[in-house]
Amino acid sequence: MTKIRTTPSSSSIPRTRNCEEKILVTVRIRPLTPRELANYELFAWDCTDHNTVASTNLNHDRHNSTYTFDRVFDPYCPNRSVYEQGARDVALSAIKGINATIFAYGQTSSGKTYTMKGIAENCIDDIYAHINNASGSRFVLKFSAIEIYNETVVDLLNRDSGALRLLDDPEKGTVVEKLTEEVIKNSQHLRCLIATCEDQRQVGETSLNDRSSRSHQIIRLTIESSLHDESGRVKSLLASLSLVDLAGSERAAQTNAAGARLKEGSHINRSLLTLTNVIRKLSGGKKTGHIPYRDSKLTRILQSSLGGNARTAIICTMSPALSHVDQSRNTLSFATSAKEVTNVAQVNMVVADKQLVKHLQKEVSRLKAELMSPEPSSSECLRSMLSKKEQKIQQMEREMDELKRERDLAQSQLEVMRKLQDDDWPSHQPAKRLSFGSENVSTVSGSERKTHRRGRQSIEPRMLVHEIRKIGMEQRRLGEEANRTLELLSSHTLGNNESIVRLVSDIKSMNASLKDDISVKEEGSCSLKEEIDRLKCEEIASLEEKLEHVQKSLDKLVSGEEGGVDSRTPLKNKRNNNSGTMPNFIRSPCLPNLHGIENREPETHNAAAVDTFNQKQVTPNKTADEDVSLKKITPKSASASRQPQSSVSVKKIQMMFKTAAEDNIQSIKAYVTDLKERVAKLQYQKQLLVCQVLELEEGNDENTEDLGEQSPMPRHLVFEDHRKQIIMLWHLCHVSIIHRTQFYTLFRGDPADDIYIQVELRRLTWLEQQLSDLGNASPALLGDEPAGYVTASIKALKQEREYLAKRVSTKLSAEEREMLYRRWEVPVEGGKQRRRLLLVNRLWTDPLNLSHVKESAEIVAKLVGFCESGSKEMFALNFVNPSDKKSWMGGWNLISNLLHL
Ligand SMILES: Nc1ncnc2c1ncn2[C@@H]1O[C@H](COP(=O)(O)OP(=O)(O)OP(=O)(O)O)[C@@H](O)[C@H]1O
Repeated sequence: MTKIRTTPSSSSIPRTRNCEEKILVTVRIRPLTPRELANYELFAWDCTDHNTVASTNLNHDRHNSTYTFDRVFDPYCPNRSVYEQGARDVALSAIKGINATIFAYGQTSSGKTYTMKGIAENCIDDIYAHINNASGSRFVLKFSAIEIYNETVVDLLNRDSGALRLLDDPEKGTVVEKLTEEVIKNSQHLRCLIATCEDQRQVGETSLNDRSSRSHQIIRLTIESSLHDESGRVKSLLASLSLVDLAGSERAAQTNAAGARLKEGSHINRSLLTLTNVIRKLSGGKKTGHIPYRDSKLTRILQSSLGGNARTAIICTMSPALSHVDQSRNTLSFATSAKEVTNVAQVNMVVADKQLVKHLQKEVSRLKAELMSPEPSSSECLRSMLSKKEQKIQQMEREMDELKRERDLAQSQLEVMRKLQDDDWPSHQPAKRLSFGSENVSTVSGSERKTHRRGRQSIEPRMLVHEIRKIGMEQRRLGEEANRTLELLSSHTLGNNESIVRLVSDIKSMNASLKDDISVKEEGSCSLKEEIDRLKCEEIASLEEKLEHVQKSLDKLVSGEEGGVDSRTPLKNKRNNNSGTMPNFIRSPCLPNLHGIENREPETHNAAAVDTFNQKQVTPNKTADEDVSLKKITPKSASASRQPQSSVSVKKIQMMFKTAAEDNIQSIKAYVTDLKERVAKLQYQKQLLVCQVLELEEGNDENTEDLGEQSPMPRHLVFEDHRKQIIMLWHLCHVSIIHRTQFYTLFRGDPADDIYIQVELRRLTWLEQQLSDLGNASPALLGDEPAGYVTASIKALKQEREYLAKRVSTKLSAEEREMLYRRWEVPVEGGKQRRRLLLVNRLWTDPLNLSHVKESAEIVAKLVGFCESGSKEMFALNFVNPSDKKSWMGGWNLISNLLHL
């Protein structure tokens, strides 16, 4: 078996580009045969030159009478010349690896066999001459021969094989199955084989030819040449030379054929007709259309020679006799068509399987060797690259871990933002966390606070100056009062009830003197900045410290450490015992003083203490004068009381003294508490003022900035926006839920509410910022203050919830309670008290849920008995004209009053 690879070949005959070339077509006119001469046949054709044949026009033929071909051989041209000029070049192509086909076409008795014998003879001579001259090359010639007789393929070397089948080989094209192929030993051997085939061929006698070939004969000479190329490799070429002697077309009338001859003639004519059709189609330049190769075995076998991979030479033979002029004209017509047929001949390179396998094995071995033993430098390079890759992978893994962490963090922040957006919360930035706190998670950002300051009302600086002055006066007055109280405490020896009574009396008179008009005098024009600076200079912290000192002195006095009241007095069992504790009142929810706490439990039993000293003395059943009349139980009066009632035991008298002393001491304590509360109020109001001053200042700055902004948001949207911020800030700052409820209920978006909203938002923002700053500061610098403050605020809030829980049973009906328990999913287990506390603990815990906020406010309002008709002034300064004598202090007391319900 061989593998055939084809490459372009070269040839001496005319070629078109891409190795295409036309079929070489020559015409040979034989001489008149003796029979024709006997019949006085005339020459109908004349060779005008080497390429042209022309009709002598003896019959006044109107047809074209001149034909041009590659070569025209006259009747006197010998076979050698015909071979040399019409076949040699093509025939010898086979030695160069190019398929070659030479066949003779013409009517019966036109000289085809005569011509092909001459071609074969000359080819053998030339081929062997070439072989003999080609030293260093090795040639293998094989011979096979068939005939197609009546459309049957017959092996001329083995006629016994019978009819042979034609097979289609993908590489070789159409092949004859089981065809005998004999290796040619030498030229003589070849001649013998040709002679044998000639003997085997079907020949019959016709009226035109005594030895008429009744079949198409194809002698195939396969030439395999092996030679060494420049690189020393063996190059093998394989080609075939086909010598085809066709049967001659004939007319039955002319040949007088009958019987077998007629049948033969019919097959011959049919196959020749197919050949003619193929040539005509190919001559039209159409190779892509249907070419009827398969219409005859002749054309199937010659397919590669007709427009395929072969060089082809056709020698058309013709009789010169005038009697065959029509047949000759047909031959010329065929020849004319044939010369237009183009073949694409290629050199067939042959690589033997063994050679190919050997070559591939060698290549595989070389590659294996390279793989098994790479160069040391390459190995080191690979290891280095591998190490770098591993390091890179590790680094990328670390980066991926870091990115994952960042992604998770961003995702959590995104979730918070989404929730904010879902609830229509106006935050556009990640929430800032407080570093401490239990209920809250996030707060609003500074930019939001700035953004939503729109719509605030401008505050008249003149009003602020007035309020600052009033605060300053109040602050100074409280300071004086505290000083005088301390003086009294230090000057009196509270060892007996009389001293206490005297102290109370002195305090009363002092208080009465200070109760004079505290209206602010207009002190002429003064700038807001100067007023603020002055207010800041008057440190309220020192006033608080002073009051704390009063409180401690009084506590010591009560406890008898300074020889005061009988130490055995069981004051600690009294319900109003506040010794050692902060005053029991709800301080401002925005106290900037971080020494204090945000909320205090509004216990009912503290109500009396929360009442101011003066208020405590004023009861519905007493006049103002009676108000200040203390229980003056002196020894004298006691003795007098004993005289009419001698039966009264000493024990009872002692009890009366003790009770009077306790009451008076409680009055003093209440007074001090009142002082402290007033200081707290002062602090609150002072802070409010500072906030509003800042608001005013920033407002002036932002007015310029706002010029470039878009039109402000609708007022109601601004209100909703601010209220959401306030709700969140309440949550973050652990503001009293009672305060939240009051504020939420009172301020519903009226235009007049804007100032309250602004003030509340401002002070809460400030407070939240303080908490945040403290939370971010180093604990070493702050000590326990931040944690202590937050803890106290949370604790106070917890106490407030406990207080409200107690009111659940009294302020709500059983049905309302059950409905709320179901609504707020309070479990049945745990008892009534626990359920109440659980309910309250769930109020005001979700600042982002506005329906939750609304319902929480409704429940708390019901628990504390708050209604919407409450005064709004308690939450901020009453900005009235200085001429307006209405005191803004009244609003403050409402907070306490509400808690006294
Ligand atoms: N060029 C020639 N010179 C001299 N004699 C020739 C020439 N050509 C042919 N002949 C003679 O003409 C006769 C017929 O030739 P040939 O048998 O070769 O014709 P053919 O075409 O093969 O006929 P068929 O088709 O019937 O086999 C033969 O006797 C042959 O010797």
